[in-house]
Amino acid sequence: MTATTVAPAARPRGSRFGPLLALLGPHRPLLLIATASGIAHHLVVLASAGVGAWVVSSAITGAATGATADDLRPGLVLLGLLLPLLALTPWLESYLAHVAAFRVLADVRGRVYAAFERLAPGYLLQRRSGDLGSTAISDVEQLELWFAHTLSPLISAVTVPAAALTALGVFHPALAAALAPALILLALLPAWLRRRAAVQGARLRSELGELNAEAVDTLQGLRELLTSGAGPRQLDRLREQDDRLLRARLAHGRRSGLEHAVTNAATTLGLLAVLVTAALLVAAGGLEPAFFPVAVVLAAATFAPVVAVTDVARDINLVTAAGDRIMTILNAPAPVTDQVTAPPPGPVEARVRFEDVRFRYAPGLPEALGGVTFELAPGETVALVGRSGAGKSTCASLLLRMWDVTAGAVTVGGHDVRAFPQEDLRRLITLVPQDVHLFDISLRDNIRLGRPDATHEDVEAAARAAHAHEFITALPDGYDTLPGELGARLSGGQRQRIAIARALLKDSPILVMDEAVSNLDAESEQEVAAAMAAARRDRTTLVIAHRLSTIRTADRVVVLEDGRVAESGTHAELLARSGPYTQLLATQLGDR
Ligand SMILES: Nc1ncnc2c1ncn2[C@@H]1O[C@H](COP(=O)(O)OP(=O)(O)OP(=O)(O)O)[C@@H](O)[C@H]1O
Repeated sequence: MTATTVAPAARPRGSRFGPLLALLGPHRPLLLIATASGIAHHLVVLASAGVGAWVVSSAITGAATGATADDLRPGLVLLGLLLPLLALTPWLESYLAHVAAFRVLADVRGRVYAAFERLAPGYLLQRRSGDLGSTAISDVEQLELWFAHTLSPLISAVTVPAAALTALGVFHPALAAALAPALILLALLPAWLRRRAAVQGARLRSELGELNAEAVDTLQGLRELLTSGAGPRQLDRLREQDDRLLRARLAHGRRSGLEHAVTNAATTLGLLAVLVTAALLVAAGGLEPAFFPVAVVLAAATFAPVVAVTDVARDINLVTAAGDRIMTILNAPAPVTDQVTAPPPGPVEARVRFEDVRFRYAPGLPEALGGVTFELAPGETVALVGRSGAGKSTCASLLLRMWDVTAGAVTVGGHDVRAFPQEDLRRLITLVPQDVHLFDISLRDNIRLGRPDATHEDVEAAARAAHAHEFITALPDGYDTLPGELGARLSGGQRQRIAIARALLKDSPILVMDEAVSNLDAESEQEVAAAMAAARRDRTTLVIAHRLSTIRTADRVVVLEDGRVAESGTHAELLARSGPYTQLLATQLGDR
């Protein structure tokens, strides 16, 4: 199906930073200490600049005012005390903010992965995997800017100017009044550009996600691109996406440049205003000459945290956009949720029943299943057959509870599948999918995916039963072989046998097998068939069958047509009826 990119959810007004702060969780105290260190650092800078300026100007004007070395001593001692703090406070701020940020990042990434599992597959099917990967990695990484470089400076940028304004006001209220307009302009600037910045940030992050999705698509489809000659066209698509990203970046850069220019102008004008006011006050006798440099230094130090924060705040739109994309995933409702906390008591019989099951994938879409009823007795193998789109995979997904039925019920051992916590249900049922995914971990670990505590002997026994042991031991690294991304180093038949070994090792009483449609060579087909036969033994098995050999060996065949059961019975019974099954055999299955 076509994957679409889901636009970030609209952010309610006023909640710009709320969701980001909520991500802090238990790391809040650490960041609070970092912030306190940051504020302390700026106050120490202010104090040492002020005291330093006072000492220097007192020394220069000493001859005129009669100040002695003794008069300067307290200032020098204070400077000596402030010096270690000047080094310690910024180090503490940076170190603690980074520790907190990286811990938050790891937590958030964990929550995003957990959300992927919770949302699979109903929600995730609508999204491109490259775009989702982009959220899990680079959107989360973007948050570092907020937690390590913005939050603490932002608070300093509010508290420090307030302290400096108060100090200037103590020297003379006119000094504070001269500085205030520039500070107000700097404070309002991000708010003025906020809407534009938010749109740009969302666009930039989403274009980046799309580029990632295109790149992953290209890499995964390289073989198809090469053999179909569509490589240059895909390259054009990549370039077009790159251009879109470039345009988004340029728009971001223009706005960010404007903010930078206004910040510089406001800082310079603010300083000039204090300089002129202080000079006029000294000339009029309203300010002692020794305090003139102190006032100017204080004004300059006031701007330092503001300029520091506006430097990072220019990119804050990227952080909030990344935060929105993360929140969209974290807050997305799961397609199925646990309705109970414990499974039904007692042993569960491996009997599966579809009872007048109706299902549509989304409101407004036609019914994929329109009242399906059939049963699998314990230990029985039922082959589900039908044309493409008849509803076979939908039946399997509903049994595995990847979605919930719209009406009717799927039961296991007489209990509705919703009467089991998902984890318990997944212990009872194992899926051997058509497209087997092998992780790039050793084949041994791939086989014991569903039972991580299995010994090597268990793994080997399962591999033998799945007719996989021989080809695995023929590989140079045997069970330690890394199969390569997407299992590319193994043939389709070999991958299927690994999946069957996985299922055998997990040893659940119910099996759902989606037989591969792709053509295997005769030898591989035989091996896979033998492995499937071993897996089905003593298990209730629903097999989405495409091969006549599989169908023939099933205990019963259920024929689906347009989301309904057209007929069911043994292969021989159905053949004798010359009904839909016979037609299907002639048109679809005859060549396999
Ligand atoms: N995720 C989905 N969202 C919307 N509709 C879907 C989705 N998956 C399947 N469908 C639709 O539901 C119907 C049944 O599809 P299903 O995949 O169950 O058929 P199938 O018999 O398994 O086909 P095939 O043999 O081609 O896999 C089809 O009309 C299909 O287009």
